[in-house]
Amino acid sequence: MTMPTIKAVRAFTVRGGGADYHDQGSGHWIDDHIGTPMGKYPEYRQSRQSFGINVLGTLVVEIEADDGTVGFAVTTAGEIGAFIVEKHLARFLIGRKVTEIEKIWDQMYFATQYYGRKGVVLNTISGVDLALWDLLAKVRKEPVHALLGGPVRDELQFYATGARPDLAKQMGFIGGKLPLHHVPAEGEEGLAKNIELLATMRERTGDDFWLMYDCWMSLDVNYATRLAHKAHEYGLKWIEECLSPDDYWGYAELKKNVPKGMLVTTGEHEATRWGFRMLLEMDCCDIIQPDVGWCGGVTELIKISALADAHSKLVVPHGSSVYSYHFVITRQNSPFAEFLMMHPVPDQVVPMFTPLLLDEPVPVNGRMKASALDRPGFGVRLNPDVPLHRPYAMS
Ligand SMILES: C[C@H](O)[C@H](O)CC(=O)C(=O)O
Ligand SMILES: [Mg+2]
Repeated sequence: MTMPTIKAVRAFTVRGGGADYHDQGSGHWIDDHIGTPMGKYPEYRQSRQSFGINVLGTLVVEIEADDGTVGFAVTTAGEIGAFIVEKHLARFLIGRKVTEIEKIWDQMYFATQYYGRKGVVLNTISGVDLALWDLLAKVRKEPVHALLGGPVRDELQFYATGARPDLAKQMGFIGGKLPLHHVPAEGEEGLAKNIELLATMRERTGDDFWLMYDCWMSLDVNYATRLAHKAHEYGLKWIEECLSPDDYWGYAELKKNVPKGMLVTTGEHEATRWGFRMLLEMDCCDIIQPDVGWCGGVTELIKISALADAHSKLVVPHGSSVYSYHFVITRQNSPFAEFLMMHPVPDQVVPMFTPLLLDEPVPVNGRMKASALDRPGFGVRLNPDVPLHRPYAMS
């Protein structure tokens, strides 16, 4: 089979939801006094948008082959990402065969290493990589999961992240991950409120439902240890992303400090095999949570996942909708998946990247059949009603 070559690369930005899922309107649970590293400043405590959690917006990368096939992907990188794609990365794609994914990744990573390595540059590389997988799979008329070795199970099982684990239980999810609301700067009163909310949810959900706390980098080792011990009484399954992603030493200490049976999870703001190597070799956690739209894309997640498997660790990717689902369904060490509840309340299931994508599958009764992922590529389309902006069109 002669493979087509890449003839065009386009990068667009989008505001309001989409891959930048923190870019929501007012009154959304995801922006309601959630603990963050900026919570030490009272003026940035009530709303994450107040310190700029949504400044980036969504980046859409489109890659067109000379046979007319178009692959695309979305991630969180906005206008900065669009600049990097059009002014820098496009040169490593134009004229290349659609199969050259590994080489293109290597060139994108090492060409940006002097200003990249993590953060928005890796988000952007991830977006390009996912668009390449979408393109290759569409050229081959197969779903991405088939290119990754095929499903290892018939369906995905999900836990839900959101403000209402009690409602998530009624919707059929296996667990509910709450955002932690109060940070160490809010003292003993804040700690008590954090425990009270967990106790309320435990009472509403009963004992056989997983409850987790997402701490979004807002704690220190001492507070996280105290929270973990108090939360143990209410059966907290795991405590997530308590510390700065750079504090590998703190995570290693925390993992030793938590009560026996409680899991420590982290990694959604970590990137590349080298970053995850630190988490794994320093025994920082029980589950790693790479975001496939941020950690380097599918090409890098394959390596991160193999490394984790060799350390007997689970990989439960952060959010990222279809980009996660196509991966998780193919890996034994990814036994379940996250579903981020993007409904503002959240009392119903809506697609995670709503309103940006069409055909985005959602869990039904907390589950998704492998057959829901059987369309070519990642199986989604851009919603033509969502306006795209192309700030750095290549001349
Ligand atoms: C709820 C968390 O603060 C964050 O918005 C999402 C996240 O970290 C997760 O889904 O995990
Ligand atoms: Mg998280």
